[in-house]
Amino acid sequence: MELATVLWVACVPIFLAIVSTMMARRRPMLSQTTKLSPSPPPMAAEAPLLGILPVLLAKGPLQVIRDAHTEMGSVFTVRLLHRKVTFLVGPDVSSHFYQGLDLEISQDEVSQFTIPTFGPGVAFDVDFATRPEQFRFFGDAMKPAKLRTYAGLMVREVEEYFARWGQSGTVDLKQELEHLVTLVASRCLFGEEVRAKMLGEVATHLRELNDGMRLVTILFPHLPIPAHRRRDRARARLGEIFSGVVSSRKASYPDCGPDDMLQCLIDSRYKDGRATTETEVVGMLVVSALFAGQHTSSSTSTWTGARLLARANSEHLRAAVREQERVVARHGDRVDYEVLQEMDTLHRCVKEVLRLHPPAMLLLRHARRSFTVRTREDDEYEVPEGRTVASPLVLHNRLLYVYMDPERYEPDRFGPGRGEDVAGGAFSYTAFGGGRHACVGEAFAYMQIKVIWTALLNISRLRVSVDCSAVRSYAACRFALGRIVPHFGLSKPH
Ligand code: HEM
Repeated sequence: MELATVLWVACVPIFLAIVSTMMARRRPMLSQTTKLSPSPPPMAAEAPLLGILPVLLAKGPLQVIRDAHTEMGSVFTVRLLHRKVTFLVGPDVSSHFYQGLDLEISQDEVSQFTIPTFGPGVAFDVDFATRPEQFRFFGDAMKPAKLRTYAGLMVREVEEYFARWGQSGTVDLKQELEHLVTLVASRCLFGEEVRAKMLGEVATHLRELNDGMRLVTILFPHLPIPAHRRRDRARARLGEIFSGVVSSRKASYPDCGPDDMLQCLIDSRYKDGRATTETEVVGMLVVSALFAGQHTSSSTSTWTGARLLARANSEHLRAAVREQERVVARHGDRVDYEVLQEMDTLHRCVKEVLRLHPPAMLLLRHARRSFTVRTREDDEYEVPEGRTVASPLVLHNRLLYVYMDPERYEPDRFGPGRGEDVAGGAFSYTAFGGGRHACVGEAFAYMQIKVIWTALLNISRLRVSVDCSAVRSYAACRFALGRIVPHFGLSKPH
């Protein structure tokens, strides 16, 4: 997902396909050229795509990718059908990927397939000059003054939701949090109009949009398959719903509307003074709803539970609960923007989840000009013009030379006196991207997840028990997000 980081979900299959090609190689075919003229990145040998699938399923994709990296080093190229993809792993070789000018290394060529999902007039359907302005509108809608308002809306939504849980029972955490994240995002983004009347329908169509991102979508975004047809119908219907909302909002509040993201987007102005059009506002609502209300925040919320409630991490759960107790002692039941900012322990617990389970597992760019990278081992490679370039976050955030015991869930690694991500230098932690296209919704996402877990940790003080075997298999099965779920059992205090 560039914005294409929506790729995240979509990129799972493409990533698997790429990696399967990689793993079939035997030895890296390093170029014989001298260091004077940088050679192209080593190229993986070709292999039938399905050949590796059994190994992939047996070992798990992360291990397979890690093996490929161990074998080939931090810069390597693989072929996917007609396309060569160069992988850059680690901060040393990633600065151009994240910092380079759009004219030199761009998201456009690798993100066109998102246009049917996001719709016209937004993201990769607009030019280089317009897009950053539109992303600035998101940024403006995420400034602290706005976040203060959203915090109140989020807390209300979350409290109402958990009040419906009752005192005891078992819940499907993944399903519950998916639903809750959509409710929270909707309340902050769309306002009462959507929430009150058609939330169920909007949530269904957003899911259909998300599901319409397949491997085949990246190569053939308009192929007439059922998932694409559902996507197109969903996008058309969302367009109608949101257009209605935008026009009625404009009619009802000609001067000053409610304090939500919809109003921010309506009020936004381009540098030349032009107002946003209805089509653009609708497109931006779809983009923000997909970012804020779907996979990224809901998978992170669920992973936070899976990690914190695993027996091996009970000390971190205790630390997070103790922090809640301190916060309650200081502020009573008040949970707002300022109070949430004080929850450093919970923040680090979520940040560590994102390091280990980044929803955006792979970011892509297109090299419009060739560029050179130098590895930690002092090898230099020239990535040629025209090449697709990938930053696999799924590896990048687990490097042994940046993170101590990187496979361990260890939120304190970001704490005072350690700061491993800072010590590792720029682009050591990239769950939210970095540099020129860093995520503009990071603060919103943290707030959303912290509001949810603040409520759950406080319920948890009643007593939470978790089926750890379910959590373990969930944790082991990153790619089966849709199928394996941990279950909570909430029971009354003794
Ligand atoms: C846990 C939640 C989230 C994660 C892990 C996440 C991750 C990312 C990443 C990795 C990128 C960089 C993409 C690239 O370089 O190609 C990105 C960009 C972006 N994100 Fe997020 N994101 C999250 C939530 C949000 C939310 C809530 C919003 C807004 C409502 C948002 C809006 C954006 C936008 C507009 C960009 C594009 C920025 C640009 O290209 O200049 N994200 N996000």
